[in-house]
Amino acid sequence: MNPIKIIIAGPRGRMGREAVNLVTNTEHFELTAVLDHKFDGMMLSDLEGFQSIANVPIYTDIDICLQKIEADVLIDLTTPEAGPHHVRTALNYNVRPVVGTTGFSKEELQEFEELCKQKELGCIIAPNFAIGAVLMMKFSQLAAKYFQDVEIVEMHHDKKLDAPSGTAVKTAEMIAAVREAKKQGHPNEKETIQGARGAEYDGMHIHSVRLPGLIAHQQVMFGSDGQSLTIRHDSFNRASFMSGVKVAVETVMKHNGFVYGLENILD
Ligand SMILES: NC(=O)C1=CN([C@@H]2O[C@H](COP(=O)(O)OP(=O)(O)OC[C@H]3O[C@@H](n4cnc5c(N)ncnc54)[C@H](O)[C@@H]3O)[C@@H](O)[C@H]2O)C=CC1
Ligand SMILES: O=C(O)C1=N[C@H](C(=O)O)C[C@H](O)C1
Repeated sequence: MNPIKIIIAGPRGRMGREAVNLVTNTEHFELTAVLDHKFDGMMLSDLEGFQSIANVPIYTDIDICLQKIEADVLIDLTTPEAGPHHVRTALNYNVRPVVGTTGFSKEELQEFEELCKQKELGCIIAPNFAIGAVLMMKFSQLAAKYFQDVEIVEMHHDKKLDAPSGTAVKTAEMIAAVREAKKQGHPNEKETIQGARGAEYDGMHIHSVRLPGLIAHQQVMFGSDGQSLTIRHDSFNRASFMSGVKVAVETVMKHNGFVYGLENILD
């Protein structure tokens, strides 16, 4: 079997480093290039922490990279600014995106779904690759059938660019799909400090905590008369996301079409 040829965008990032590790240590994966916004023309092995990784060129221009380098899959772990351009360009070069980057707009997701259809290619966008987080979202969706009142509290490290987190947005979307719509809290409630009640999605509230020392955590709190239910997931390191990245790369090679959320490809 030929190895799956992979380009990683964002290799020096917290997630990118784990992904380089995953790809270079998986027998049926091959890292053919990386995309960065610096170090064009250098080799990955020239950079600190990557000395043992041979023959992987660095590109800063995705078009040039995809014209020169053979690839089946692009793993994107960058930023809400860079990610959409990478996904669009990869699909246009018939390369299948696996995307962990969060903060994409609804319009961008729709555009990629359409592009996948046109190109008959697979693309997997997963706001969270950790299996525990996927279960937390599924369990929350189940609970929301019975509890109408819910507050989502997501907690992340203070280097995170987007708020609310992609996981919190996906959780709210999954809950909204089954929950009878309800505007929560007191009908006359008034914020005396703006933002006190968090962001609102379909009547539920999302709160974003940012603190150094945290990695990625979320609790979904349900309440009804005389009882509450809290469903919580914690990622204590970024290796926790990598089994999901591996499954996504393997799956995107077999299935055409657009997938938003790892829950759609897990048995
Ligand atoms: N889906 C999931 O399970 C997870 C998703 N994430 C998401 O992944 C993304 C990356 O997260 P982190 O690694 O923590 O961030 P990071 O800030 O550590 O890494 C981002 C990397 O992207 C690079 N970059 C920026 N612009 C670029 C461009 N134009 N071309 C190529 N590289 C570029 C930066 O140099 C940096 O190394 C974020 O959107 C985050 O929300 C993070 C953890 C888990
Ligand atoms: O930026 C992060 O760190 C994370 N981002 C993803 C998100 O926005 O949900 C996944 C995980 O929470 C870590």
